Amino acid sequence: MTQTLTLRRPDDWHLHLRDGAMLRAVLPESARHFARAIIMPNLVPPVVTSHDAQAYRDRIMAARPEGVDFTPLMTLYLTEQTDPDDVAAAHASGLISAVKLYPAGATTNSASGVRDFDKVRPVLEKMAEIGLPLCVHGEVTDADIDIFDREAVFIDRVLDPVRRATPGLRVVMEHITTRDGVDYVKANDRDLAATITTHHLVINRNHILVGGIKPHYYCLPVAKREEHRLALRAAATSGDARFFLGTDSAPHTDPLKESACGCAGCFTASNTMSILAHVFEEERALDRLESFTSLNGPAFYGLPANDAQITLTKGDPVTYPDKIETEDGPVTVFDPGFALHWQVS
Ligand SMILES: NC(=O)N[C@@H](CC(=O)O)C(=O)O
Ligand SMILES: [Zn+2]
Ligand SMILES: [Zn+2]
Repeated sequence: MTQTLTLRRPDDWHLHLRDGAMLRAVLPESARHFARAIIMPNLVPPVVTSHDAQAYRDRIMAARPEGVDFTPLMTLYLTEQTDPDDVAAAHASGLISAVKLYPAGATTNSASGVRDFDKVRPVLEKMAEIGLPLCVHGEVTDADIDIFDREAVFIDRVLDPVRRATPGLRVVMEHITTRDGVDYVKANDRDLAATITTHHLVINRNHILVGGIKPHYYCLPVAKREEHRLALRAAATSGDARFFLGTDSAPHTDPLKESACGCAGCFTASNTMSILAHVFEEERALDRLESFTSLNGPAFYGLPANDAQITLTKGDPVTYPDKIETEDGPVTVFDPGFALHWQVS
């Protein structure tokens, strides 16, 4: 008997769609399965003002293939110059769903991010007042902090002090990669949640480095030790409403990845649902996949879950392209390293 699994249509609470030719190429990969996505604002130049967000939203809508039902949920890139009133107006009009905090220098296109947290205090206070979530790339950038410790140190030195200083601020810790991140979320019962990526449920740091360097497994925050991957799997499959899917699908062309100084990011939009079904089945948690992909995220963001459904069917190995072609060059699809048997029908 074929095994099937029907879920409410999933959403992606952390997605990079980029712009131009790349946007046109990758958007269909997400829209095929996902109804909505929180769109990251780290373009060059970044999406800083409500005016920028409106224009970017228009470009995304124009890039949607005919007949595709996909809603981009826009974000603003927090800078030390961000105007609290512009943020409040963008929220009030329904244009934005969150503001994104990049510590300056932490990741791809984060140079305009925050260095001095005192400078963004008025924006954060306004956001707490109006209930607008802050999505956080949680890594310190200090040269003396080991890259594998940067998430844990960020929680202690930045995130916890900022949250204490701004009561009521709603925070999503994006793409957590450590047990420390899981534990910090679990220790707080209000105003805090975390997204978990597909790839961090699959790879640990050995996958990047053992047997030769694998540039397509390099992303930020970098994958950690196996114990951390297991903590992420336990959190994602627990059903705990504070954890939900944010793929962080982040396309870079192959020449930019397979380079002496390769870009950070894994492109998982195409096969995420098949991989997640595999992971949840391994964890004997298929009955909790819907919470992770389709229920917990909307609940945190105060949105209804999608009415539409998708069905996954288990069968022969699923085939999917190794790469998608774009006018900018090929983009390699994340290879989980095992055969996938769950297919979205
Ligand atoms: N995750 C990544 O490795 N890269 C992201 C940026 C980010 O989400 O930090 C990108 O924009 O390429
Ligand atoms: Zn990030
Ligand atoms: Zn990202």
